[in-house]
Amino acid sequence: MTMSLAVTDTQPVDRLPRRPRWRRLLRPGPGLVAGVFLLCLAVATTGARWLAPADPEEQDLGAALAGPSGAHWLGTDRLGRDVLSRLLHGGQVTLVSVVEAVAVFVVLGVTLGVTAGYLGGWADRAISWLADLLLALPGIIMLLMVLAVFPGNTAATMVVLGVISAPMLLRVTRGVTMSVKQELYVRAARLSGLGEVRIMTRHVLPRLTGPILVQVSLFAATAVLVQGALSFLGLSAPETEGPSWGNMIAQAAQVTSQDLWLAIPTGALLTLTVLALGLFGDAIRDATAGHRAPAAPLRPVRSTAPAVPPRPAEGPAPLLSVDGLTIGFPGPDGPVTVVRDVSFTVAPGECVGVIGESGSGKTMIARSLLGLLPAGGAVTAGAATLHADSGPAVELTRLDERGFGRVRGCRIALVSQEPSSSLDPAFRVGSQVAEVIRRHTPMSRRQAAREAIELLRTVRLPEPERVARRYPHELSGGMAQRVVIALALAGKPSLLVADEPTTALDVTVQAEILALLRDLQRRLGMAVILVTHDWGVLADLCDRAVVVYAGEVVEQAGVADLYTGARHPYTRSLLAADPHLAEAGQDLPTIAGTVPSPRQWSPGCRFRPRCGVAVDDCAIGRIPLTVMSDGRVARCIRADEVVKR
Ligand SMILES: Nc1ncnc2c1ncn2[C@@H]1O[C@H](COP(=O)(O)OP(=O)(O)OP(=O)(O)O)[C@@H](O)[C@H]1O
Repeated sequence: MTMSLAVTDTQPVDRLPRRPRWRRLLRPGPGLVAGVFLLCLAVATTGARWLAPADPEEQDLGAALAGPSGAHWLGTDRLGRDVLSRLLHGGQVTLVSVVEAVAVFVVLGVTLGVTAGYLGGWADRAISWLADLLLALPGIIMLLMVLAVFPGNTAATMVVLGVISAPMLLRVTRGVTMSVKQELYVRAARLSGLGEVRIMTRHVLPRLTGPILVQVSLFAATAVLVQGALSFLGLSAPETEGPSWGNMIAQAAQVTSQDLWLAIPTGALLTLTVLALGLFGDAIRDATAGHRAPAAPLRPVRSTAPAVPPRPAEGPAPLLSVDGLTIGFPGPDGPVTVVRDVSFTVAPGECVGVIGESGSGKTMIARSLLGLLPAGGAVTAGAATLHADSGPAVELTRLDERGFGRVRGCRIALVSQEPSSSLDPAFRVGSQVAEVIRRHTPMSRRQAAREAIELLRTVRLPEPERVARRYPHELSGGMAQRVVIALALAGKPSLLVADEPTTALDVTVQAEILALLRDLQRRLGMAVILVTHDWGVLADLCDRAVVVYAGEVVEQAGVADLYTGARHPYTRSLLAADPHLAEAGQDLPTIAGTVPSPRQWSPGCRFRPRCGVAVDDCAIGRIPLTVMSDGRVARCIRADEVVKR
């Protein structure tokens, strides 16, 4: 059993390639052949001056239209010029044209696509409108108009070709940027405090390399054909300016009745070049395939909360005080409140668990503290104040994105339940940790790399030097979660929000991660808010628990007190359904029914439809959170009776 679990943990957390696997291009196959062909072609045409066996303009009328021979490997044209030499020199025209067109295509397509995808809003709308406009222009007519203004000017036609084709690349880069922007690791980078420019250059642009290269190779094939066609028609690169593949085909077409061979070398080379570009594009696409669907969008929102002064807390001065926190989402029939009037405190170094069934509002409470509510979600009332510890008191629900940038990572950090998605697949672990360390503490790269290894050692990763050199897909789930914890610790936060940090891990690894969190919390004196639905995890780590049901706090107490005498029927039912406490051989008790969705919340006690001790009075009015004689807090009118049952 132990062995099989251990094996599970050594499996890569992310089997899907998330960045181009360039080594795949070296695998024997059409892609490799095409790549080698294109490379040879580029070298041969660039070095035509030295490689061509003869002067491309040297005429030998006595040997006109001669077929292949030892002296002329590919024969001669109607003026007795060496076809191979003309092909090599003519290739330069094609190469330069393709480079010009591709340069314009890439500069416009990438700049505008990334800007539109990353900034969104009006920038996206304006750029998309421009792209639609360019796509609506008839390409061939545009090129003919340019040639009418600049007769025979190949460079001008290639620039215009790049401009009118750029929307294709623009749309691809925009789409990929939008997806990458929503990836958890980009949000995690933002949480670690990295700036937008850094996130763009470090995390977004590398992911675009593959899609850009695919588009470039396909567009280059188009540019080869367009340049050849215009030259064939005599509209650009005329024969008087020297050989080009297009004008060579045109000459061959004039003598097909006398010599069919002349069209074959140039035609074949053009065809092979276009084919090779297509195959190479396919190979790059295969090497970059396997990107996962983007995660659901989570956009930080600006709080609309009024500045409600936090209630004075008992005991030591709190590090965090949440007071009357209310969270809502827009709905078709008006705003929907999903969390209502939640209040609790967290003392420095304390671990507070937030527990409840799925859908009770735990994640919304936790994420609102970091400004990470899903799109549309907003704190509609209440406050969450992070008190002076390593900085001035901050009202979290009133911060904008810039304000959160100053708090996230260094004062409050997040460990989420999906470790693999929180790491950028394109960079080695050590470099990701070092980057976040440098963001919070200015130091040299070398020193940050050393600190990163120390941090990896702190989270008990074996052989941290080797782990630092690995990519995220080479890590097991447990190792990835340790790296994510190291990232969260890099800014030395005083409060760590851990949202179901062990849910995605198997049982043995869960225990190790919990032990690590417990150890770090005690050693570093860090406060922790642990979101969980597992009593075992809660008991393992937390001092106190906040029990949440249908968006409301129903009970708050020390963990031991809850185990020995929970006051709210929901807490008791939840404890009774805990598999850790079940007797062997007995059926596990369950709580009948499900957590009602916010639209189904009934007046009075929200747990009433599922409660075994509910009375008529439970349906009347809102049930207040009452402080009982022993100081315990519960939202139940029968709390004192419940505990005696
Ligand atoms: N994007 C959203 N738009 C509208 N309502 C949402 C959105 N996300 C969550 N909710 C609602 O907020 C409520 C609380 O959800 P939340 O995810 O906080 O629950 P949870 O207790 O953390 O559950 P889980 O353990 O499954 O994560 C639920 O009723 C849910 O339907």
